[in-house]
Amino acid sequence: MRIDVVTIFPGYFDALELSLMGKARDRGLIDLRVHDLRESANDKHRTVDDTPTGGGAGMVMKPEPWAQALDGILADSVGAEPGESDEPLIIFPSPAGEVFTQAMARELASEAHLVFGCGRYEGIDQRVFDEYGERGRVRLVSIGDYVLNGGEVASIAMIEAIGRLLPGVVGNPDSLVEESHEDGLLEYPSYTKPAEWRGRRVPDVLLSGNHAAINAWRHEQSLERTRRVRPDLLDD
Ligand SMILES: CN1CCN(Cc2ccc(Cn3ccc4ccc(-c5n[nH]c(N)c5C#N)cc43)cc2)CC1
Repeated sequence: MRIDVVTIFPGYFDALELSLMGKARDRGLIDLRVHDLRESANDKHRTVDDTPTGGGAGMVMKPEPWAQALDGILADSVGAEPGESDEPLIIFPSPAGEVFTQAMARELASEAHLVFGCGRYEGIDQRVFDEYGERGRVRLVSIGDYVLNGGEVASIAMIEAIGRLLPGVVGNPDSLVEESHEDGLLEYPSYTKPAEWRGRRVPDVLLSGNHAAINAWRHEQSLERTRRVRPDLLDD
C-alpha cells in the first residue's frame, strides 16, 4: 500500500519509522511518502493560511497550496492491482468527519493508495473538499468526539490501525482476530507469568489446559466487559 501524507509538520510522522510500521516500510509492505505543504506554497513566505472570509477567529488553510500538493500526488499515482480501487482515496481528518472504526480500518486496508490531508489552524477551505470530492474519492474522518489541533495525530492513528491489518505486517495474524472491536466486543483480560503476583493469582481456568473452557471463559469475559464499559456495542 502506498500512503501519502500532506502536512505542515512532517516531523510528526517520524513516529511511523518506529516499531511495526517502520519494519513494514523497510520490507516494502507500506510505501509512506510525507509531503511538506509549505513546499507547495509559491509565495516568498510560503503562506498556507489566511483569515476566514466572513470573519471569525483563527485562520483557514488556503486552497492553492493544497491543490498543488494533491495534484502532484494524484498525477504520480499508478494503477492499482486487480481487485484494488483505482483512484487514490483522499482522507481529510476532521472533527466534522465520520467516526473512524475498526470496520473502516478493515475497509481501507484494501485500498492500493491512500492520501491523508492534514489540516491545521481552523481547518481547510471547503472548496478543496468540493474540488477533490467531485474529481475523485474524498472522506472526512474523525477519530473521536474531542478537538485536536490538527490532522497529524489522527492520521498517524488511522495509518497504524490500517497498516497493522495489511498481510505480513503483524507477525501472527491470529492476534488480529481476538482484539477489541474485531468481533464487535471488547477484548478479554490477558495474563502472563508469574501465576501469582502480589497475592493476585491468574484465573485457574487459564492454568487448566482445558482450551474449550478457556475459550468459553474468555468469551464470557469479553461479553461482561462490553456490557459494563460499552453497552452501545451490543445494540442491534
Ligand atoms: C469556524 N469554526 C472553525 C472550526 N472550529 C472547530 C475546529 C476545527 C479544527 C480544529 C483544529 N484542526 C484543524 C485541522 C484538523 C483536523 C482534525 C482535527 C480533529 N480534532 N478532533 C478530531 N477527532 C480530529 C480528527 N480527525 C482537528 C483539526 C480546531 C477547531 C469551530 C469554528
